[in-house]
Amino acid sequence: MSRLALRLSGVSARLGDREVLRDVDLEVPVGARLGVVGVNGAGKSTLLRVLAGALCPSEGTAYLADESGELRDLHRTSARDRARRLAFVPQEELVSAELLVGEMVALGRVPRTRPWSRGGSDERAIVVASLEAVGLADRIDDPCDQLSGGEKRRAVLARGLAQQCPLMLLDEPTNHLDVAWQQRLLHTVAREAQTLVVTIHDLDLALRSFDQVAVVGWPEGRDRATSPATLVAVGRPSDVLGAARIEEQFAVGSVQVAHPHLEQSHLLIHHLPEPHLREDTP
Ligand SMILES: Nc1ncnc2c1ncn2[C@@H]1O[C@H](COP(=O)(O)OP(=O)(O)OP(=O)(O)O)[C@@H](O)[C@H]1O
Repeated sequence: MSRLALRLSGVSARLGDREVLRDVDLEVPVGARLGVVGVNGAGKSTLLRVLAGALCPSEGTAYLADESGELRDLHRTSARDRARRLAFVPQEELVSAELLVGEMVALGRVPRTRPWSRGGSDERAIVVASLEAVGLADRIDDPCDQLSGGEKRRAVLARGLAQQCPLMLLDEPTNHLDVAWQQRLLHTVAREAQTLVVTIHDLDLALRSFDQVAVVGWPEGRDRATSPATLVAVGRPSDVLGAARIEEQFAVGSVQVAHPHLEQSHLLIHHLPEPHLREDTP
């Protein structure tokens, strides 16, 4: 059996007085590139926050592999140890206008450095390399508030890269990015992280960019307004993102087609009329 980087066992999660996720089991092997998809509000960010140790499960246990590969209760691991094992980049983050871009990215080094080693030439080289990976090395001395929305997103991701963790958890990293940077960024993090978990809305990118996809949603027939979501599928992207499941979870039509020149499949999405307006509805 392959070694695991993360495991969720019977996990439920609450936000305020609401149970958002129930009974989630998930195994993330070392080396996996896992994309997490689901409709707005399904609970993808909540799932990622549990995996990052930012939210305690209300039931069940989240496990994180330590350096020897042994799985340990994630929420009993110290914040510093967690930050050396995993880099978590949340969905939206206010970047302090007071900081220069290089200073903000250097915050990713805090779990790895002692106060007196900060600012050394090795540390600066890591910050520069992280900014180069996201195409922002020339902005290192600019104030953060002079970055555009997409550039801020890339700078925050550079901070995650600077953490140099074997595991990266990224919540919608492609938000605000142009089409070229969406592809480049996913390529970069897949290269840099040993194990990667990414939430993403673009199902076509999910099909092409990961070796596993997990769908957060509701089993067929479950009332979405009143019941917590769960993991409805995990597996190979082409299997998980079949037309029937996409229609069930996202209420759109879809078809996987082969690219005419490249050895890859793409997902074409189309609108479906509301069920009661369809001609085949009895
Ligand atoms: N503080 C809170 N108290 C109660 N419910 C909350 C709270 N914060 C978020 N929620 C609800 O929890 C559910 C899951 O939210 P979450 O952000 O995990 O979804 P998501 O799948 O990441 O959504 P999106 O695709 O829109 O980013 C949503 O229905 C949201 O309205």
